[in-house]
Amino acid sequence: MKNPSDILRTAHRIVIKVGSSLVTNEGRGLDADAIGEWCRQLCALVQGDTGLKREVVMVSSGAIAEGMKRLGWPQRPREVNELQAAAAVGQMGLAQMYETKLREQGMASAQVLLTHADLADRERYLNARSALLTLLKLGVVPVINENDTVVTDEIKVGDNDTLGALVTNLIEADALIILTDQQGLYSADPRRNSDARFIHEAQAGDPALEAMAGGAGSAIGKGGMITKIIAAKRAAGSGASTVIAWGRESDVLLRLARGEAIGTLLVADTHKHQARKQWMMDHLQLHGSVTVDAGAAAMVRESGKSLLPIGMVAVQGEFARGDVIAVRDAGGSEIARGLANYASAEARLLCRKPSSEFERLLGYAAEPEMVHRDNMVLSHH
Ligand SMILES: Nc1ncnc2c1ncn2[C@@H]1O[C@H](COP(=O)(O)OP(=O)(O)O)[C@@H](O)[C@H]1O
Ligand SMILES: N[C@@H](CCC(=O)OP(=O)(O)O)C(=O)O
Repeated sequence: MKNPSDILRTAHRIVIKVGSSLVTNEGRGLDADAIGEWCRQLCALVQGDTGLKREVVMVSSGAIAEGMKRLGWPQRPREVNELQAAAAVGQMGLAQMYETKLREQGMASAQVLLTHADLADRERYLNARSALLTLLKLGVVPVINENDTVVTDEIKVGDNDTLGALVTNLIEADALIILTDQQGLYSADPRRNSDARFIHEAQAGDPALEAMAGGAGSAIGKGGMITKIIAAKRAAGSGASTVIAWGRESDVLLRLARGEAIGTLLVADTHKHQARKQWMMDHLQLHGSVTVDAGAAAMVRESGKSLLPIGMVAVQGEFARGDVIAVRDAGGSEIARGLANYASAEARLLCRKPSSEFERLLGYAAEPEMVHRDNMVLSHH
């Protein structure tokens, strides 16, 4: 395991996420100075001023908050179409500001707006990945946000802490830096508990952290600390450690990259999922699932076996061959997820059946497994 101070010092590829309240000065309007500061530091990181040349991706919130300001709306709208409109208006300003500030540093930037659907479909996921990696190779800084204008609540990633983690996994970054309006994680929300203790370092995914984290601190922010903690756990799946730090700390990015211990470091353990398995873990919504009996659950969970239809007792939802589905035990808990070899309608026919009957039931001879082991990843709780 790496020495904690080496994690950021040696990180080649870094995703930096900045929250709405920082970007828009608590909703007062785009903070040109703050954005300029991050862009200056980011340029130094790319140029190698901190010891090695880094590849940097920005994930920036603020479209809705800035859109509200530009439209003269004092309250965050509740209607989806109004949120979509605000995001469309605000995103123009956001992109323009990053473009201007990065150009002042002599750097090219690119706007990339992603949706959950882009990341859930394997082909679109790989497309997004190759586009981002190409931009990095060209020395361009991608500035990413969720494409809030074309999504509704049901099909959203929803917050940019999560999006930052998904992007970290997508491009297999070494570290995720989440800049926010607090110094880092405290043992309780410091806005509500004046005696909250600062957490300097912890293991990403430690369940104790989730109990410490509360919701958003202001009406501007979306996720609060809990989404940051879960983001760190997600990013750890691809081996990336996360730092949560105060965005207005002077030279925050440069100091972190030099190995200074500022903010809260959430260390990823050494175990790294294979990229395709991480993609499955990162599906926020699934089309369906299969419920299995205790024998099949044990085979999948403990014996490292594929899931065979004979162990399936029920099929939920509608899915196609190749979709990512969950495997659930009799109590409904997800024990694994993986790629379905059969669409839901066929899977329903195959429940409790041995493979010798598949040809008769389906009209063709097909795979003996419902989910092959190579296409499966165990879910951890
Ligand atoms: N344990 C905690 N430690 C630090 N901040 C916390 C904690 N629990 C809740 N918070 C709140 O989370 C807020 C940051 O999240 P959020 O408002 O969503 O900001 P951002 O826009 O940067 O994502 C802080 O201002 C703080 O009030
Ligand atoms: N995509 C949204 C950001 C939502 C969000 O997660 O905000 P935050 O919690 O401030 O990072 C926007 O640009 O307004």
